Amino acid sequence: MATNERVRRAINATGALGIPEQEVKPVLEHLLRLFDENWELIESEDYRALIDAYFELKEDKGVQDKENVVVEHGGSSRLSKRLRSQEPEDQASSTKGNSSQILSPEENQKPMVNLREGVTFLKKKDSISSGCSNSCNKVQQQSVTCERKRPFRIISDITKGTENVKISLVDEIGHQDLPKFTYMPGNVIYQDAYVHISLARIADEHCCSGCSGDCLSLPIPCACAHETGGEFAYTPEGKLREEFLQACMSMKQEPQEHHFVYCQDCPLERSKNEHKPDKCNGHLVRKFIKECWRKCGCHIRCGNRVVQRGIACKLQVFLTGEGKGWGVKTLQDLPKGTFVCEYIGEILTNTELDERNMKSSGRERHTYPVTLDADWGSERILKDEEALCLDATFCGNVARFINHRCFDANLIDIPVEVETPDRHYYHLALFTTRDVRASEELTWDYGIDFDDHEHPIKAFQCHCGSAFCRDVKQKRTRLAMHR
Ligand SMILES: C[S@@+](CC[C@H](N)C(=O)[O-])C[C@H]1O[C@@H](n2cnc3c(N)ncnc32)[C@H](O)[C@@H]1O
Repeated sequence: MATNERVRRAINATGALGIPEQEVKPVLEHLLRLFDENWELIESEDYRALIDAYFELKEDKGVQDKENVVVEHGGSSRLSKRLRSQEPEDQASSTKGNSSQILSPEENQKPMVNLREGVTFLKKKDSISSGCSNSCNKVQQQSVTCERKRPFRIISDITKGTENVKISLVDEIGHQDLPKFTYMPGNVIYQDAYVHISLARIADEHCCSGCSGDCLSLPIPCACAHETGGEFAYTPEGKLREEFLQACMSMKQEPQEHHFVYCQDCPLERSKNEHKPDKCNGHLVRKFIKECWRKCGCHIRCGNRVVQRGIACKLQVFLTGEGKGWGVKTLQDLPKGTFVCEYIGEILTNTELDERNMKSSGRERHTYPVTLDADWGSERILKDEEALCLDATFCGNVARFINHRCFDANLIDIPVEVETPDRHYYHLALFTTRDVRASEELTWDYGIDFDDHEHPIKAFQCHCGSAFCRDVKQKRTRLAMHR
């Protein structure tokens, strides 16, 4: 393969982890010199040596910046000096500290990158080419700082190639076990859920079989825009239309009494107490997006097919270090109204979810169910197999890592019909509520009442940091009442 092509591939691979091209290039040049232009060493294990070297230097630079030490970039062997500063026992203990937390059997085999192992690997080569000194003091005299023992773990793609884009996971803090779950790009029925998807159910007025190409370019919107008041939910740029987004946001942030429906026999209450269920607390009736679907005549790239085409933006799972566990950040700027991802999980009936909850130890810190109740008001009584939820505890996608923020979250969840007009089951898509800058954490309002300990997402101590935090507000109110 030509060198230029190899450089481009290395930049693309590290770019998927959010590493800027201009920062990785000098590291790549340095490694090439160190490895006598042996590309195989650089390319092996998904560019592990390059990624490790980059983060080593970055971390090192952070420490040196703090200590006001000026170090040349590139040129002389700054990297190899630093590598020589590692004590053998340092490697051993760090490697041990990072050992074998699993995402899944496949993940454990390859994409896991362990910084310390990477250093060991580099050091072998370094010691052959330039001789090795283990003296920390000596290295300090050369203005190179001795390293803090800080693990740094990366999974280059938690989706295992199942999404259009790679989604990396990084842990710069190093005190959390890696998540154990199976990555799934689409919802899957667990067992009893009744999800009826059939072409026969899609009436002519529910699709646009006469269309071709892009429905958004039609002078008069087709039947698929009826659901959203005769106008498509999306703009030709693939973003949510401003008015539609605003309407969804105000319904969620400031719901009026008439936005709620009350079941005659609420499945949530029934599952809590079958014989004497409490009165329904109400469910917010939500606005739906209806995308073009299989019976429609348009192209897969039709502008009214956004959610069904899957994730298109660069995302990263990271350890928040703010008492929230893992979170998700964007690695690119996202304009307002951008589709980010769906909330994916196993489709469960509420009874199945209750059974799961009863079986669980109750000590799980994080919980992952979402009730699909956006249309529960349209029928008087829902059968058990029709009252559904998504549970991403064991199987899910990147959305299972998105944390909650009260009121002013930068994402909103919107129900989407993608393949059936039957609204017991729908897709839950997350869109940006404002322009979001690269590296911002993505959050959505789970809509939980922090005093409701029966809520499917177990109430937690909220660390969202919002000025409108409902948990903080409720605690203040309780405190005031006790005074
Ligand atoms: C859907 S998961 C989000 C991912 C989770 N942080 C993780 O590490 O897997 C929901 C759980 O994350 C935690 N969480 C989410 N938002 C939070 C917040 N604002 N403050 C504290 N914990 C939060 C809670 O434990 C909650 O049950």
